[in-house]
Amino acid sequence: MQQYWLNQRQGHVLAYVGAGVNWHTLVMETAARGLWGIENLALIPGSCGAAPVQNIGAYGVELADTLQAVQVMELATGQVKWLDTQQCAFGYRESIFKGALAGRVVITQLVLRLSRTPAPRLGYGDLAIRLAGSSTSTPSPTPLAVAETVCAIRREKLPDPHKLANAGSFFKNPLVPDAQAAQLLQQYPAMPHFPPGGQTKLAAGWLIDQCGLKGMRDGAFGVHQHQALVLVHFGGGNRQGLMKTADYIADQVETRFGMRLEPEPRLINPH
Ligand SMILES: NC(=O)C1=CN([C@@H]2O[C@H](COP(=O)(O)OP(=O)(O)OC[C@H]3O[C@@H](n4cnc5c(N)ncnc54)[C@H](OP(=O)(O)O)[C@@H]3O)[C@@H](O)[C@H]2O)C=CC1
Ligand SMILES: C=C(O[C@H]1[C@H](O)[C@@H](CO)O[C@H](OP(=O)(O)OP(=O)(O)OC[C@H]2O[C@@H](n3ccc(=O)[nH]c3=O)[C@H](O)[C@@H]2O)[C@@H]1NC(C)=O)C(=O)O
Repeated sequence: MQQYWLNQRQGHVLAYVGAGVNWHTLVMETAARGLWGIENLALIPGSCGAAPVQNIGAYGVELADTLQAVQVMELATGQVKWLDTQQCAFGYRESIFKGALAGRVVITQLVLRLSRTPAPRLGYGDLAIRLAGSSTSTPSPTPLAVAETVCAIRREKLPDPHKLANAGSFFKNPLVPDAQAAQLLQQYPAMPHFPPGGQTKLAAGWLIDQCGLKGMRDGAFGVHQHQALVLVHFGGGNRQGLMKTADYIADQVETRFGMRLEPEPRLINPH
């Protein structure tokens, strides 16, 4: 399951990807072939089989945007099935694999719909700033240039899990009612927020940062010095220690901003 192959169709390319393929390798190799679709998702750790579990996302793009189907094997019966994206029930860092199918299936293959037609998605904060300068000299960057820019941004902000243990963002960005966001914006006009539509997404990293917690250390655990949404593990300690640090952060944010941050990773026996 560590292989993938490409099937050229008119106007698009289907990638059949074994679950054991490394996600970042797939991104860089397809981008290098000039294929658009997953370039914004460069440098996300883990395997392709893990990618649908939480519908990986970054820089304005989610896996669900290009995913066409997921092949699974039912653990109880050994039966192999295909699920389309609707059946996967994707949401923000959510899917059926975290819900009704958790522990019941193994993902064996993905089908991604990629394209040779330029389709850069450069609107997200950091990416827009980096690539804005190049837009006059290079009207449309290549998918490889986008992927490399994403890698550069991530390397600056996010700790390398091989050097400093972490699970990426520890909390999800909270969704709050538009009215609550509007009230907070009166008090904090510079607060990052993402389009209303009943619910407004706020930036948990900003909220934690505002509480003065960026770079804090609590024994074996801490808040990353360049990205407050990432908890880091310096070694030693235990599960209770991690949850004590996480609860302290969530308490501080709740006291100041009136909302509870929810963890993004799946927690096994958290307390
Ligand atoms: N922006 C983002 O969205 C980011 C996302 N991440 C995610 O964090 C994770 C990093 O963890 P890491 O341990 O290195 O990654 P792995 O690829 O080893 O797997 C992570 C988890 O996904 C589940 N999983 C993996 N493969 C399959 C499969 N074939 N079928 C069903 N479930 C599977 C497993 O859950 P179990 O065995 O417990 O059932 C596994 O523990 C990745 O899943 C990555 O996608 C990380 C950083 C950023
Ligand atoms: C790393 C992950 O995904 C990341 C993904 O890489 C990035 C880029 O798209 O956007 C999310 O982080 P994020 O919301 O913190 O993204 P950033 O663009 O870094 O920050 C958002 C806003 O908060 C501000 N911010 C962030 C961190 C911080 O310490 N201080 C701060 O002020 C930033 O300046 C920006 O205005 C994802 N996290 C979640 C939970 O949605 C992950 O899920 O593990």
